[in-house]
Order: sequence, then structure tokens, then C-alpha cells
Amino acid sequence: MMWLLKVVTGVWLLQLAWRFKRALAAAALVVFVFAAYGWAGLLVLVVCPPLLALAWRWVHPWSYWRFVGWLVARHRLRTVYGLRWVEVMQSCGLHRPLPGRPGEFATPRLVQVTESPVGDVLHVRLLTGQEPGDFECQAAELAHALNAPAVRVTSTGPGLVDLTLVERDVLADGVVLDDVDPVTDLRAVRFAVGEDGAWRTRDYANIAAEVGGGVPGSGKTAGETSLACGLIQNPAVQYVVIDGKGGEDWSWNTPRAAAYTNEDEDLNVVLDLVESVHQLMRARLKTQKTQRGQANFWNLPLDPAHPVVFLVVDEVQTFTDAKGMDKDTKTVAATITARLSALVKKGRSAGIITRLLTQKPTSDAIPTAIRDNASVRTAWRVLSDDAAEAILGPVVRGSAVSPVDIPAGMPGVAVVADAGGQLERVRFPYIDEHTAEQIATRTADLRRDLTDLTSPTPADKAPADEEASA
Ligand SMILES: Nc1ncnc2c1ncn2[C@@H]1O[C@H](COP(=O)(O)OP(=O)(O)OP(=O)(O)O)[C@@H](O)[C@H]1O
Repeated sequence: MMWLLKVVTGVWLLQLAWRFKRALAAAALVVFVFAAYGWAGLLVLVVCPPLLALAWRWVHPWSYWRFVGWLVARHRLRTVYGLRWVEVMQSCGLHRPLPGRPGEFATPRLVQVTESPVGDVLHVRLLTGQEPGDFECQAAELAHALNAPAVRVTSTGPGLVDLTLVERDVLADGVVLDDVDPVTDLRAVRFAVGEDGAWRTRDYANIAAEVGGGVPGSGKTAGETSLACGLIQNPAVQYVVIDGKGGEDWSWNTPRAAAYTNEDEDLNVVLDLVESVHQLMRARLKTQKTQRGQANFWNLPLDPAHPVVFLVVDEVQTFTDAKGMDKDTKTVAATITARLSALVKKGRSAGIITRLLTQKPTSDAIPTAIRDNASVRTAWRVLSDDAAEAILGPVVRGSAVSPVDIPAGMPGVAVVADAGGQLERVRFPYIDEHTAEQIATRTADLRRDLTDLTSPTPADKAPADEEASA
């Protein structure tokens, strides 16, 4: 009877018109222009839009391509995905029966489709009672149903998930840089590219330490090099480098480094450097408020006269893993470990960031107490879950993302924690050491010697509290 009512009242005509509203609007416009301006008007109507589009593309390509991307994504929302959405949700078991309405069901809502360098991203609103884990469990089924090689599920907020249809693994393509932009804002330092092809940034303000590890050749040093190349161009940054490998991996930075050693046998040389940085930390902690007005370094404006100090200890196990050392060397190693531990625990408010890297990620190389105080952790390729845990902590045990799965042929790929604490894969950019050396040479005038930074203050003469606990 309903259909009869619609026919009689003319509602069906309105419904039909609404369904073809765009075609009707276009036809009405053509008729109007022809009636008002004749053939000349029609010619203008046909020729003008493409010309305007070309002009837009030429004048402002960024907004033009953004608009085109938006149009394409809307088209896919309506056609490619929208038409099959209910069927896909049902076949993957992600629908829910409606209470009290037998045979009827609700499905999560496909809100929007956007493009990413990896593939299309479907933004989905969950049904009440669903959680992102429901979609994660069905990721393989979703990939088949949506005709994609893989589907990545990301929680984007309460009741929301993004389904990324991974058409290609962007991390498989290396990112090779000819030059590195200077880091001007230490609160947003670009360090690697994520699986969506977008750059990831780190906030180095209020950070005390980073630990990183991976098997030889996994890309630790290269990753650190690309990061350092941006940071050393900032006059308010100084680098202290200790290379426990004893090679020349870091020699590119000698023109710019406040202090550098690649001594891997005489641990006293290393201890002297670590002591100097430790002394600088203590001096800042004791005098910063009196002399500069704030107890926390990061509440003060960045100032080349009081630079942020990055202490990089590559192959840190050379100095911390005492196995096989003679008695005297063990004593020195224990002091180095104690000083590093103090820097990791207290360096934050003194503007000192300690970065410990190792190819032997074990609790002997990076004591758990140090790792647990390092808020930034990076695991390049490792061979065992234990090694992954030694770097990333117990969180990696229950995670779907693990550095053990990184293929040997993808140096520079690593697992890091994102801003929300979830683990994700990224790829560090690669910069060859000659380019890095050129950057270090052209910024050599920004270098300040570590001894200039560590002029003693009366406060330094106070007994070291860490010494007691070491
Ligand atoms: N991000 C990257 N993209 C492409 N290639 C890379 C990348 N990182 C490293 N490589 C390649 O891998 C090689 C080894 O990298 P790197 O020296 O950084 O490894 P490592 O983990 O520091 O090794 P080791 O522990 O032996 O010092 C580099 O010489 C380079 O050829």
C-alpha cells in the first residue's frame, strides 16, 4: 500500500529527483546558460572549468592535488568501498544483531576514505561495545574481503579505527638524503619515516636518555648519523661522542663534536669524558636556578651559551659489560656505568641527553635500571625476543610488532614506541658519511669544547652523591 500512496502523492517523483540530484542540477545549469546566453554561453561553460583547473594547478599545486585527492577519496567512499561495506562487515563477522529486532543488524560506519602513500585509509566508527582489537583479530579476513595485500588497524580515538589498506610497504624503499635540514625546534625533531610514509618526530625536550640496539649492520650508526646531522646545525646543541667500536664510524663528526674518542681499550680515557659530562650535569643542577632563574633546563630558552649536550656512547657494551675484564678495568667499567646511570636518571633537567647504542642488547650491556629510565627506545633488527625486550622492555612481548621480524635486507628499519606508547616500525633515513662530514665541517664554528662547558663552580666541589651509591 505504501507504494500506491507514494505514486498518488507524487513522493516517488521527489525521491527520484533526489536520487539523481547532481545530474538534474547539471542539466538545469546547461538549460539555463543556453537559454540566457546561447551557444557562446555553453562554450564558456565547457571551456572555463578545465582552464581554471589548469590555472589552479599552476598557481597552487599543493591545494590543487589535495582537492583532487579529496574528490578521488570521496568517489571511492561511495563506489569502491561504500557499496560493499555492509557485505564486508558481515562476512568478517564485525556486524552486531539489533536487540529486539530479529534478523536485523547494525554495522560499523564507514565515515571517510583518505589516501596515504601506502594505500587507501578507511576511517571507521565502531559500534557500541566494539573495540579496535575486534578489527585487529579480523585483519587478515578484512584484507581478503577488501582485496588488499594487508590491512593495518590503528586506533585513532574513542570509538574510531583507521583501516589502512597496505598496497605497498613504504619501508622497503630506503630514504636516502643528500643533505639534512637543520633542527630548529628540539621539540619536534624528524628522525624516521613511518609505515604510512609520513615523517615521525621526537620531542627531545625533557628527555634524559635513549637506548638503542640491533645486530651488526642493522643501521644503528647510520640512523644516529642522520639524526645528528640535523642536530649539529643548531648552535644550541653540542655533541660528545664515545665510540666503543674503536673504528671510524663517528670520525665524520670530529670537526663539530665538543669531545670525541674512539678509544675502546683504555677505559680511563672514556671515564674522563663521562666524568666531564657528569660534572657538567651536576654543576647545572646545582647552579641553574640561581644563575639562570629556572631549575629545569627545558623551561629556559635555548641558548648557545648553555647548549643541550647529546652524549652518544656507541657500542656501550665495551664499557658496561664487565665479563672478561681484569680487576682494575672492572672497577673503571663500574664507575663508567654508575656515571652513565646517573646521567640517565638526572640529566633531563640539566639539558643533557645520553644516547646508548649497542649491538649486544642484553641486561649486561644495558642494565635494566638504565633502560627503564630511558624514555626513548629504538630496536633495529635483533635475533631474539630477549634482545628485543632488553631494549624495548616487556611491552614487546605482547606486541604484534617486533624487531625480530625485521628482514636482514632492510637496514635502517627499526621498532620504536609512538607518542601513545604503541610500538611501530619506522625506517631511518640514510646519509653517507662524506655528506655527514661536509655538514660537520661547515658547522665547525658552532663547536664548543667540552672543557669550556665544564668550568668548575663552587657547587662542584661538594661531594658527589652518586659516588656514594656507585
Ligand atoms: N637507513 C638505511 N637505509 C639504507 N641503508 C642503510 C640504512 N642504514 C644502514 N644502511 C646500510 O647498512 C650498513 C650498515 O649500517 P650501520 O653501520 O649503521 O650498522 P650498525 O648497526 O651500526 O652496525 P655495527 O653494529 O656493526 O656498527 C650501512 O653501511 C649502509 O650501507
